[in-house]
Amino acid sequence: MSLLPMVATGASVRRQGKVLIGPVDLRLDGQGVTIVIGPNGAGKTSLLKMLHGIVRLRTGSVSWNCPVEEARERQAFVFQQPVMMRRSVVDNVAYPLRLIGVPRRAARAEALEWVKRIGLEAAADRSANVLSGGERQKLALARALIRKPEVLFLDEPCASLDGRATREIEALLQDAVAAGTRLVMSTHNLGQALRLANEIILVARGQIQEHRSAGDFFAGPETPEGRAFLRGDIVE
Ligand SMILES: Nc1ncnc2c1ncn2[C@@H]1O[C@H](COP(=O)(O)OP(=O)(O)OP(=O)(O)O)[C@@H](O)[C@H]1O
Repeated sequence: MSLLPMVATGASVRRQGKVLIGPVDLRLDGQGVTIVIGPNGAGKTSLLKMLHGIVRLRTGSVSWNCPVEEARERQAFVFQQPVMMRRSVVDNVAYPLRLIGVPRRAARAEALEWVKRIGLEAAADRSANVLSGGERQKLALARALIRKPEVLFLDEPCASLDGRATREIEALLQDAVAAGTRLVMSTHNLGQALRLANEIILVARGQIQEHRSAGDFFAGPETPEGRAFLRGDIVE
């Protein structure tokens, strides 16, 4: 049974008396890439974490087409600043498989395939802590994809990466989409949104302001924030 649709109903997250995001009513279905845009502090990260189920809801619900514990197993999250474990590159990538009981040798063999795919073969047995920012992001992505998640959340995976690293990450993401993974990803990068998005969610002031197909959004955003983003202006 498919993990989707995901339905959020009146879902909100609050911290220290402040609503970080919500109330959100949102349905996520189908295939492809949902890009979440919006200014700093708008609530993009909070939205992704809320949908993934790693922050406590103040109100409402987020439900999947299966029990919530199972839903958690079938999705993954790549953080803006991924944490590297004090292990080798290949062991970092193998870790999610070890967690579900895949024997060491088999997990390592599969992880090595991913390490090759992300171009880190020469660094496979080096400590993951010495990797560059772009290499860390690729490792984090491989570590998320190795269990073939049906839905993958990514929080600005290309922030502060150069063009080449961004292109490599986007190629991995496009392969994942072709293999059937549904992506929900935040970005500040207009070009990236144009290249990847099937639909756009615009967040501002802790609320979803627009949720439309990429075609409709890029043809004419309905909000001042959407228009500013499209002009390449600074959005506040
Ligand atoms: N644990 C917390 N306690 C209190 N406030 C928080 C907490 N986490 C986030 N916030 C605040 O909630 C707001 C939304 O934060 P969030 O990280 O979701 O925004 P964002 O759109 O992802 O921003 P950015 O583009 O800068 O990453 C911000 O004002 C942030 O300071």
